[in-house]
Amino acid sequence: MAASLDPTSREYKRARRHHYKTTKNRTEGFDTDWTPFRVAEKKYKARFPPPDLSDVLDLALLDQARSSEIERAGWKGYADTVLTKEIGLRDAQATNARTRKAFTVTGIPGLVVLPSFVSEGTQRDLILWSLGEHARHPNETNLDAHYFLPPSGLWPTYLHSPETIIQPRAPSLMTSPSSDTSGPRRLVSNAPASPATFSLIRSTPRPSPAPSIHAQPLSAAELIPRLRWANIGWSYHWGTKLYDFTREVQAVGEPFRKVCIEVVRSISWHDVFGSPDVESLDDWGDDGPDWQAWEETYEPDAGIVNFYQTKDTLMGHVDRSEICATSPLVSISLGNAAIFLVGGLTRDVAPIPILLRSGDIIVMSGPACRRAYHGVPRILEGTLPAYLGEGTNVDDGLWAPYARYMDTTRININVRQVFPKGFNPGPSQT
Ligand SMILES: O=C(O)CCC(=O)C(=O)O
Ligand SMILES: [Fe+2]
Repeated sequence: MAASLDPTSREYKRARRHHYKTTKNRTEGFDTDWTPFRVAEKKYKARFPPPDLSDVLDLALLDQARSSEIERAGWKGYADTVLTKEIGLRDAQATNARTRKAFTVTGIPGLVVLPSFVSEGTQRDLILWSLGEHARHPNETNLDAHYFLPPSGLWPTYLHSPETIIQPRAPSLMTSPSSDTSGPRRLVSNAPASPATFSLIRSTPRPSPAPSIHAQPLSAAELIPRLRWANIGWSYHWGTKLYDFTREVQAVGEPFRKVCIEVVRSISWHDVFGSPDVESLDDWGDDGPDWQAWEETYEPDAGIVNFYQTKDTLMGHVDRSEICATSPLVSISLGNAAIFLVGGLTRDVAPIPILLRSGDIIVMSGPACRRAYHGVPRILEGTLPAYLGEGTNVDDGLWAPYARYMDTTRININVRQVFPKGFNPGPSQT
């Protein structure tokens, strides 16, 4: 059982003390102007008491093969908190012994949940790739602005010689040991991208972020837990929440691309968007509903790998920097489980909490979901599946450092399509 769920554990008692200390001076009505989205975020973020998961959709419970993973984790929700519908899924990978399933959620048309879509072996491959191959030059990470990262990559350096000292970019002030180089991903409010605003977007200046003066020289081992994100494909400028089309686009790593294309081609989109009530959704954009063509036109070209330590959260936000406003966003969960909130087009819509476990995929698509508010208020500590932990039967010694890192980590690979297939952004003017 996760220590935070066990009232006799030190962690539980510490969370209780902290809770009493921080809430004793609250005035009545402190939460009256919170939006429904904010209320849900606060609920699942709470360290004490541990959040009640009775409203959390947990589709892994429908799969007998996952019962030991669920029991071991301790945290669980329910499979019937909201109405879901199983939809058709072509099993593109017939060699996969497990029967994959896909579900839509009534109330959020365009959301598809695919529990356990990624096999255990592919989960390991994606973790290896995310850390070893992807989170390094030329793909930008949150640490690049502040540190001279080794060109061979931080993770390979850590594996090879964990004591290597990594120097900060700015001369550091020996003030506090804390640093603002990791912490939450900063979220900026931006206008939705569209073909009409593209040239304006392209000419908006994107100042480079200033290196932190608080960054201290740290060993590779100390820096690894501060890795928070790595860009995929088009370079994303966090300060303006705009893609930087002046920078060369990187290829989407083949292991990510393969899973995304497989998932989009496997889903029976007719089951998602073909019913009369969903078909009448407007706001598909100038070309109207194009889901029938996704099998051919879907081509991921951007995204982000998020690395969450168990205390990290991701505030509610909308991903609207992509020109394609309805094409599928594929989101893969690896490692520790999380509570994912997904609501509507404003924060005033109460979100649906979904428990996402390792290997689960969600797809956000269409006008009601692709630009819906969503966030991750909680990583559920102690939920790493045994097959990703230390001493697994596939462990030939090489997996051990990955297992140790993953013990307190959730990785999310979040892949989007910025441009419609065939759209040529043309030569840059900036
Ligand atoms: O970690 C997740 O599940 C969601 C991440 C996300 O929403 C994002 O990267 O924009
Ligand atoms: Fe997002």
